[in-house]
Amino acid sequence: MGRESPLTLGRIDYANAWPLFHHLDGYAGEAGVRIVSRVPAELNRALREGETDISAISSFAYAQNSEDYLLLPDLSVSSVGRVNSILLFMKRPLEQVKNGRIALTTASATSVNLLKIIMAKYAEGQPQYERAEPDLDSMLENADAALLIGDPAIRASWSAGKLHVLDLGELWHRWTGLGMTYAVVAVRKEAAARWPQAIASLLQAMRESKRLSLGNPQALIDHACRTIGGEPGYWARYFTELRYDFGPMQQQGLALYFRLARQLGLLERDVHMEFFSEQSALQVNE
Ligand SMILES: C=C(O[C@@H]1C=C(C(=O)O)C=C[C@H]1O)C(=O)O
Repeated sequence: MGRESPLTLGRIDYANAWPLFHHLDGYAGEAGVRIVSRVPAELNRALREGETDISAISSFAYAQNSEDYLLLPDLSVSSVGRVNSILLFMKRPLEQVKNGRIALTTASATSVNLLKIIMAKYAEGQPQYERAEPDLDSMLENADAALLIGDPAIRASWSAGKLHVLDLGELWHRWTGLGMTYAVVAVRKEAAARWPQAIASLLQAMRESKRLSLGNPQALIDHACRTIGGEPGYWARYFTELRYDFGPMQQQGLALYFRLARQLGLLERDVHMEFFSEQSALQVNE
C-alpha cells in the first residue's frame, strides 16, 4: 500500500536546506524515492507542473498554489533575525537606492517578494525591478542594487568590498518582531491522497535528517568548507542562525508576509495554510 510509490522529491540545491536532506539518501534509496536537486524557482515550477510530488519550495510559491498543496508539519527554512544568505548588495545606502534600479535573482520567489514588501511598506520607495541571472558583477553593471539568495549570496558576501549589504531576515525581524520562513515542504494533494503512508514515512525521515544534522553540525560544516569554501566558524553560525522547524513563531511571521503580499497585489488570494495529517495516513492503513 503506497510503499512502492514512485515518489519524486524536490531538494533545494543550496546549503540553507542541507539539514532537511543531508541524511536522506539511504532512506530514499530503500523507499524508492527519487530526489531531484534544483534552485528554488525551478523546484517551484516542477511541483506546480506535477514533475515532483513533494518538494521544498519557496514559501511564496506555496501561497500561489495553496489550494493544490498541503504543508508538511515541522519542516521549513526560516530565520528569526539574520538569515545570512538573502542579501541586497547596494552601491549606496538604502535611502539612496530605494527609488533606483534593482536587479533580482531569477532563482527566488520568496525573497524577491520580501524585498518588494520591504521597499514599498518599510522604506517607502518605488524602485524599478529587473530579473537577472545570479551574478553580482553583471547585475550591478546596470543596477544600483542586486538581490542574491543561497550559495551565490554567501560567496558574494565574502567579497562585497565597499558595497552596503542588507540582510533581509534581519531587517524583517527588526521591523516586525517576527521570524520569516523562506521555504516550506509541500506535497501535491493528489499525491497525499494516493500515497499517504509513503508521505508520512518520508516526513519522518526528513525530521530524522534534521535531527541528525543539527545534533552533529560538524558533518555539514566540513561539507560546506569543502564544496563552497569559507571558514568552519562561518558555517557553524550559519546553520545555527537558520531555523528548520515550523512552529507558531514561523507561521505567524509567514502569515504576516502573505497578508502584506496580498495587500500589495503580489498574491491574488488570501492564503489558508493547510497541513498534511499523519493521522489520516494512519487511518488509511487500518
Ligand atoms: C535561506 C534561503 O532561503 C531560500 C529562499 C527562497 C526564495 O527566495 O524563494 C527559497 C528557498 C529558500 O531555501 C536562502 O536562499 O539562503
